[in-house]
Amino acid sequence: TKLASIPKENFLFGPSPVQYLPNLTTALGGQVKVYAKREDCNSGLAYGGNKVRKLEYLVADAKLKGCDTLVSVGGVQSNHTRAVTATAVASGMTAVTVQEKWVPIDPPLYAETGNILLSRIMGGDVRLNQEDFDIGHKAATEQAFKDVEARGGKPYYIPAGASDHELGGLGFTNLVVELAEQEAAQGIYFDTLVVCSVTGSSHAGLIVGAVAEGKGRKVIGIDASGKVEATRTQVTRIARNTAKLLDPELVIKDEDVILDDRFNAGIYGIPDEQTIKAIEMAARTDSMITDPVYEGKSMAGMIELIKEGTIKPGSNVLYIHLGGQPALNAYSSYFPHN
Ligand SMILES: Cc1ncc(COP(=O)(O)O)c(CNC2(C(=O)O)CC2)c1O
Repeated sequence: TKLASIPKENFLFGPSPVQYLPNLTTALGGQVKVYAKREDCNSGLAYGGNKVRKLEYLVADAKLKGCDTLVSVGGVQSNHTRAVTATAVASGMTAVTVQEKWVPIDPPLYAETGNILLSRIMGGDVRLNQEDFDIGHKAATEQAFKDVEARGGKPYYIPAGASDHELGGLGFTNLVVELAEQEAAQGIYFDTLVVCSVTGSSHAGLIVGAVAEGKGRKVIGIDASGKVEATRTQVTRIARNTAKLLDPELVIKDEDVILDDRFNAGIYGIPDEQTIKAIEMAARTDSMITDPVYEGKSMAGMIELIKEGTIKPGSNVLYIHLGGQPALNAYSSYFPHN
């Protein structure tokens, strides 16, 4: 397919694991078989995650354009900017990351631990500011881009989450191709995928992959942006752009974009009781660790979708685990203990 002809780096260990979760399956009644696609274990680059898979395409493009510095943006505890720094360093490039006040909280050591600590350890040029959350293009990255040019560097701009970029959806379209090969080898089929959605290109890529394979595979996005209509618009735009790039015949319908906003705790970056309970459930069944900003919210969504029967008995559901655990260290105060 056209996808195989698009330049891509090799940042992953290989296909990420498809893991059965027997204890969570039982805890949720045993009628739905629950598995996880472990993108949190997909790469040796600074704890991997969904952004490393996306960046395989963007870093290849940056290299083809002769760039030597990746410029991007995220919140203080952004997994994305950590992954940008990691893939830059591993590729012999440098990274400038603008880290903004996307989450209006200041728990102990919030800007000293977790993802931002990792970026600093990797030698990233980490620049904090007080701008607030938005999944779109942020002004401060323009200044960072100009600074790189001024020092004779060749910057490559990557938007939040590597999402609103022409290549942003390819990583997760490729994941569906990879998954189909794993399903064939294991003799199983996942009728439903559950994925966290914020800047939207993980979700969008899965939609394109599912529509392209034409088996009716359902992709359910769980919003964690707290701005669900902005995320829905961005997911839809990225999905249609990605489809057009790969196969102009491919049509993404509005109903292919399923985005559930019941589990975002009403705000990006802050967990609520439901989020914490979901994190504890996954951790106390199959020792699978999720985070309070992203995966804890999609885990809460999957649990409820199974409990309420939206994901029907007899289904095989695949939880797309996108990473995020390093940020837990900045959120320890949300897990009180005696
Ligand atoms: C662990 C984890 N899980 C899910 C998501 C949502 O993915 P999308 O941005 O592709 O919708 C992120 C994103 N994180 C952003 C970041 O800056 O880290 C882009 C928001 C994530 O890091």
